[in-house]
Amino acid sequence: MSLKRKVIITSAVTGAIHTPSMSPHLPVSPDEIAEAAIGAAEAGAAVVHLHARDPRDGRPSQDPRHFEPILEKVTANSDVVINITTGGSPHMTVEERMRPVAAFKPELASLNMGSMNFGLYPMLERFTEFEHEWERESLEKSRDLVFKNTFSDIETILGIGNANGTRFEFECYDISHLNNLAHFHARGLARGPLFVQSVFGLLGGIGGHPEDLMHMRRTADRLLGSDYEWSILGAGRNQMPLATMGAAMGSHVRVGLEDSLWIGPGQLAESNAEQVSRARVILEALNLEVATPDEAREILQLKG
Ligand SMILES: C[C@H](N)CC(=O)CC(=O)O
Ligand SMILES: [Zn+2]
Repeated sequence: MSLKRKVIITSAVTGAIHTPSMSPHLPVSPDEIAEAAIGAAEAGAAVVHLHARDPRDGRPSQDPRHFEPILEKVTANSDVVINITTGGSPHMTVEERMRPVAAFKPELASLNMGSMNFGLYPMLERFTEFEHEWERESLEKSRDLVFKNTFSDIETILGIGNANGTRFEFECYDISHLNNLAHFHARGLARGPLFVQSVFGLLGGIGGHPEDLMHMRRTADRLLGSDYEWSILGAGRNQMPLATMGAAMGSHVRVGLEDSLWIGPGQLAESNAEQVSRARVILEALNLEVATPDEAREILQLKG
């Protein structure tokens, strides 16, 4: 019996924020997304967070037909825990965003704990060449973009999950989101242990400074007591520094090309597995142990 704490590594392999022209390593086709998820699992990820894309031009899609080939290939080749997005892309309606979770009843699904401005346009300073016009548009439109998840939207998504035995990765981009989570927890709609994914450094949410991380932790402890498993998601350059700080304080970690395209300053990550391996080196250097998918199922009390 190891004395080392088990840390769940989540790999978010493609997302809906980054677009194909930003990195040749961003998985786009169903096959690339499935291969990336399997590679991330082999490198040590216990959970893969999945979005799908339209194979014709790589734009984000919540169409269950675009998820099916991904899920088939991943489940045929790995026992990794599958976490399907309900966030989709901020440009989608709530109805659109809920379709794959209702269709596939996964063990785990993401759930954004509130509405927020979603500032992607600063990426236009870094990325100027796009193969598809929709890529530039999706960034420019984010000046006026609100990601909508009202209390009734959240209640609806919780209802779908609770009916299917799907548990949630509660995405908290700010302190108010922790308060919203505590509200649904108190009502028994969000059931513990709560898997809290605190998101740092995305314009519209909390920053990526260590003080922000400390503030999130203190507030989560005060509002949720011990009935939660804490995980850290640092966007962009915050990814590895905040994962390291969080892990040293008791958290799980999330990496992946959805959250950051980089492995170092100006150096694009060549795969999701590369980021998982980097996180693994950091965790093992901290005398922590990477959890297996089944250990993650136990820690998060998933339906398996
Ligand atoms: C910052 C991440 N894009 C959070 C996320 O993964 C949201 C979701 O898919 O529901
Ligand atoms: Zn996502």
